[in-house]
Amino acid sequence: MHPFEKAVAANWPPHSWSDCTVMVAVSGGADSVALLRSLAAIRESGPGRLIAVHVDHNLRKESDTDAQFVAQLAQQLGIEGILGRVDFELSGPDGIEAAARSARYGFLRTFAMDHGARYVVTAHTADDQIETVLHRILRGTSLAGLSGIPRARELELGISLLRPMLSIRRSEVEAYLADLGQTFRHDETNDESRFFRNRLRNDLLPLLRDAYLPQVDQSLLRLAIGAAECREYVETQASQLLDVCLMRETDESVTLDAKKLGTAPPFLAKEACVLLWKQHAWPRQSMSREKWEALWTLITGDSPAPFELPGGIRAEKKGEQLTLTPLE
Ligand SMILES: Nc1ncnc2c1ncn2[C@@H]1O[C@H](COP(=O)(O)OP(=O)(O)OP(=O)(O)O)[C@@H](O)[C@H]1O
Repeated sequence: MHPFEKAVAANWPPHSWSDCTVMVAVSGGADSVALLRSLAAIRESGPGRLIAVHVDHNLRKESDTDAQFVAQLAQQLGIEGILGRVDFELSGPDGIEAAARSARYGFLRTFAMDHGARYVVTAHTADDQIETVLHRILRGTSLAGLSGIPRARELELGISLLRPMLSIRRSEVEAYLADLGQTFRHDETNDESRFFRNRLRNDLLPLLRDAYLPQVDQSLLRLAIGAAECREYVETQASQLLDVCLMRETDESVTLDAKKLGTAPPFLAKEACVLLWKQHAWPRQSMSREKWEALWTLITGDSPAPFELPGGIRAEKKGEQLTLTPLE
């Protein structure tokens, strides 16, 4: 077994998924091609299936070729391939990248349910983790943001989203594909310096490593792990607080006990609100610090006026009751 496959197998032992349907999200880029190849190599015989899923976002002129590449690769490996195509104009309050991501996870969720998949796996690497954490630090973030990309999360009841390559470096991916002689698709927008994320990957991180902080990658990875541990604890506490404060929850609105929420430690109260936003899939990216502060003032203030939050969420306080109503 190739050392790369050994590393993937150590992160996600094949016997634990040999009788499950596993959907592999394959963009056609190096990372996800390596993930598909390694899972195909290490899978154990059993009733389980591997399915390669590609989502064509229709954003790049090479989109069709990417889809064909993934379909061919799946065929060569004797793996079923599925294509999801975004036929609509991608847009949203959080930008086109976020809209594409949300459409992608929408397809993955639907396909996973349709095919009875137990796992959906993506090819995020340690380098994605390092870039994500640094990007968030520079842009401004929370404890949850500092913990970076989670290794696992529930996509839907009974369907887990896993990242078995999160501890593996991109250089290991490249070496593996070179050893296999396996080609992959190159996303040219990754090289363009106009996107801050790309400048961080291509300019800032190399500068930090070479000139000042050779250990920057390990420091950021350790920070993510430590923050994830703290976050787990805080989320449990926040979830308990939300349960205690929840007065009414219908399809139309959510009412919370503003007094209980307002007398909890502010940090925890805010985490409880974030959790509520997550549970209702209300847009969080456009909830800036000022918006959270405004919500906090409404929760703790004496006679604040109702107002609208991003995503058309009306926040109104009557007496000790805070009611959040999505208007759309
Ligand atoms: N078009 C696609 N079709 C299927 N899977 C994809 C596609 N694009 C990305 N993925 C999956 O998502 C992983 C991460 O890709 P990328 O880093 O480009 O996305 P991201 O938007 O930054 O991540 P995330 O979706 O978690 O926020 C890839 O390794 C791959 O597994």
